[in-house]
Formats: sequence, structure tokens, C-alpha cells
Amino acid sequence: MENICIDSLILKLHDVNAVKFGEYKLKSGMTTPIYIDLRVLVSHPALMNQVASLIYQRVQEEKLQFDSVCGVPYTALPLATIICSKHELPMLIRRKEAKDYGTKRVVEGSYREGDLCLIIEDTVTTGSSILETAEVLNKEGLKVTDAIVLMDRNQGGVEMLHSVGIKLHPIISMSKLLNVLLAAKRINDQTFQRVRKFIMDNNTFSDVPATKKPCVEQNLQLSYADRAKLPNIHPLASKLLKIMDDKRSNLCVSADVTSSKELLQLADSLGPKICMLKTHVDILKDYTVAFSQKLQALAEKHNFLIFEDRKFADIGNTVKHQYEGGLYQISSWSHIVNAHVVPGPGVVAGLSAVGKTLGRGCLLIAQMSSQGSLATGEYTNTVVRMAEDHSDFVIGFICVSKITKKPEFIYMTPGVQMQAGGDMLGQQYTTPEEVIHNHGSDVIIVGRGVLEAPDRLKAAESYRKSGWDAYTKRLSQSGQ
Ligand SMILES: O=c1ccn([C@@H]2O[C@H](COP(=O)(O)O)[C@@H](O)[C@H]2O)c(=O)[nH]1
Repeated sequence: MENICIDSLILKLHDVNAVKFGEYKLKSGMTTPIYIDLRVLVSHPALMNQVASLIYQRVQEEKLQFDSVCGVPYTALPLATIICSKHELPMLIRRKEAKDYGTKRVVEGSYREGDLCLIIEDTVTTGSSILETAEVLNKEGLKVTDAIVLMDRNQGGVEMLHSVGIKLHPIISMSKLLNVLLAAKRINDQTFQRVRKFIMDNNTFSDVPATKKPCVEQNLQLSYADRAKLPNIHPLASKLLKIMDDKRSNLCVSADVTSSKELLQLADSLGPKICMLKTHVDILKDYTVAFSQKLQALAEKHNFLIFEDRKFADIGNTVKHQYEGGLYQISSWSHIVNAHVVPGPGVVAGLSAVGKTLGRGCLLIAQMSSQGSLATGEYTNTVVRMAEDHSDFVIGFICVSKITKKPEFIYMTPGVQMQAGGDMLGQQYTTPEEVIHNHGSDVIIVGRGVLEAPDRLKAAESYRKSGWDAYTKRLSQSGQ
């Protein structure tokens, strides 16, 4: 596959006047200071082919399943045609106006009731053109679950389509486009700021409550791979971020089972899908040293980290013994442990005295997923300060959202299921999208969402995919 650089493509689009600055009216009636006119692509076949390759590359990366492809008329039609012709994919053409003679069809091509159709679009503002096409296809009995767009103007199209069950996969975001044009001095800072403000002030998906609006904080711009290379990052945090990037997984499965055989089976079967396996070793009825050795071997085999969710919460001297000794000798096999800071900084110092030289890391519990948790407000702020003071051992937090601006820390969130809700004992659930995209967390911790599923491997894969999609969406919206 040809390796197409997004930055140089953006510059080429600017060269051919597909990106215009001035005053333009959009289909929605809104006047905009930036206009994306990909109609000009038909006059630039090499560029047209590059765009088509990029769209197809995304189809493959997302492993999208479909029976046919439909380009939104008219600009995306030639793009869909090139892709379908080159890769021998069945294509459908949606007519804008039904013919009043002959077959009177609104969708041309062969299809069957229930077929899955992938939509291709050139630019998205509100998402209404994709929705119109999807509605026409739906009336013909076709299903639409995914759409790919070259240029997302970041004005609510992704969210609007998501609300009607269509997942939009944008390739270039408006923020990325503006960053590249500014860096290449194609636009000045004044234009950059003016357009950026317009985009931020004109999100067309007004139904979205403020808490669910996409997070575009400056510090969310770094990818996991870039954060792994930060100069001050803890080596274990760096290792974790590299694993996440390599395996395209921000999923930590919470292996809350009571037999060591079942836990090892879980680790072996779900290993390829996860970046981390979380244990509660004290719920095992048959723990042995041999079990911990087998678990370490599986962590090596499948390249994941082990996190013993021990929640240490005693004075420094006691946690030192609890971490190093006793029946479980946790420090000998678990890469990561966690602690409540209720006892004060001594708890971190005690754990660090054992774990630091072994290259282990600790997560501080800054917030909890359970209803009525006392870990809020000033308590959470104190946890952050304590983590900053011990960053040679503390690698991040258990939290419900990204609680500091520091990209060196890892933010891990439990209480995750595909549907928001809770259990009978105060656990509260949010979705992978909410946790990673809206709350800026890094890792989703999923227990019963996987363990109670009829097919645990399939469930782990769908959590992995949801968590990863939410991360790539977050990155694309912050200009990566
Ligand atoms: O605030 C917290 C801290 C830890 N947990 C742990 O995560 C898992 C969640 O399991 P589910 O089955 O997905 O509810 C479990 O091991 C908890 O001890 C948490 O839920 N909340």
C-alpha cells in the first residue's frame, strides 16, 4: 500500500484550491470563513487517486465489513468509483432525483434486502448529506453502519451520525488541516485563530449535552506513541504506552475469577486483545507461586502488563511487608499496584521502597467509579500533588476522567460497560466512548462486561475496538 503523508496531501489540496479562505455559504445556510471544495479533484487525477487510496487504507485499517459501497452524490461519486474499480468492490449509485421513466430506481446497482452498504463522503459539516443517503438506502432495505469521510469540519457531524447509529470515520480533521497550513505558513496566525474560533463556536449538533461534547483540550493532542517518548516519562509508563500503540488496545481486563486455572485460561485467550490484565489475587481460592510464574510467562507471551488491584492503604512500614512478603509476594510478579492515599505520603514511600528498584510502578486512586465515593474534589487534588511528588514510582491514576494535564501520567478508568448503568452494589458504568473520548482517560478497565459475556473473546474484541476507536477519534479531533 502506498504510504500517503497526510501533511503533504493537505498542502497539495491547498495548492489546487480545494481549501479556500474567505466568505462562503454552506448547504446549511451558515456563512463560513473556510470552504473545502473537493469538486476540483476531478481535474487532478493523481491527487484524486491519492485521496481514493487513503480512503481505502482507512477501510482496511478499520476492518470494515460491507456488501457494497455508495458515494454521496456528487463529489464522492468518482472517489467511490475509483476505489470500487481498483479493488473490485460492488458499488451502488444513489440518484439525487428518481427517474420518471424506465425502472424509476433511486439506487442503481444490484443489492439484496439486509445488505450492508458503506458510505463514502468527501466533506462533513452537519452529517446531513450522509444521513440523507443512508435514509434512501434504508428505504431500499439496505443497512448503513459506517461511513468514511476525507474531511471532517469538526462541527458536530460525527456526533449527529453517531446518534443515529452511523459511525463516521474521518481521515483529516479541521484542526489538523489548520495546524498543517499554519506550520507551512500558508495561513497566518490571525486566519488560523479566526477559523478555529468559528469552528469551535459553530457546532451544529446542539442536542449534545455539554458533558458529552468532544474533548479538544490542548493536552489530548499527543498520541500514545508520542507520549511513550516523552523525556520525563517513567519507563514502565512508556512500556505500557508502547504496548497500547503496538497492540492497538487500551483495554485492561479485570480478571475477577476465583480459580487460578480459569484466570490463566483467561490470560491466554484474551492476551492478544489487552494491554493489561488486572487481578485481585486475594479472591483466588488456590493461589500458588507456580500460578504467579505461569501468569508472568503469559504476560511475556502476549505482551501485556499485570496489575494487581491490591489497593494498599496502610502506613508505610505495613504496606512494605504486604507488597513484598506474605503469601502472595506481589512485588515479585505484578508490574503495577495501586494505593489509596488516606494514610498520607508514607504509603507511597513504603511501596516505593520495595517496587522502585524492581522497575515496578504504582497508580494512585484519585477517584472511584462507585456511587457515593468520597474520593472527589480536594481529595482528588491532593492525590495529584502526591503523584507529582513521587513521579519516580507513581505512573498514573485510577480515575473517572483525565484529572491533570500531564501526558506523562496514565489515566485508567474502571466501571466500563457497553451500556451506561450500574449494579446492585453501587458500581456505576460508563461507556468506552465516554471514558476515552469525552473524559480523556487512557485505559478502560472492564470486568463483568467481558466475564459475563457468552463469548469472552468476542466481548474483549468489541471492548478493544470501542476503546481504540474512541482514542483515534479523540486524536483526529485534536489535530493528529
Ligand atoms: O473505582 C474503582 C476501582 C476499582 N474497581 C475494580 O475494577 C473492576 C471492575 O469490575 P466490573 O465487573 O467491570 O464492574 C473490579 O475489579 C473493581 O474492584 C472499580 O470497579 N472501581
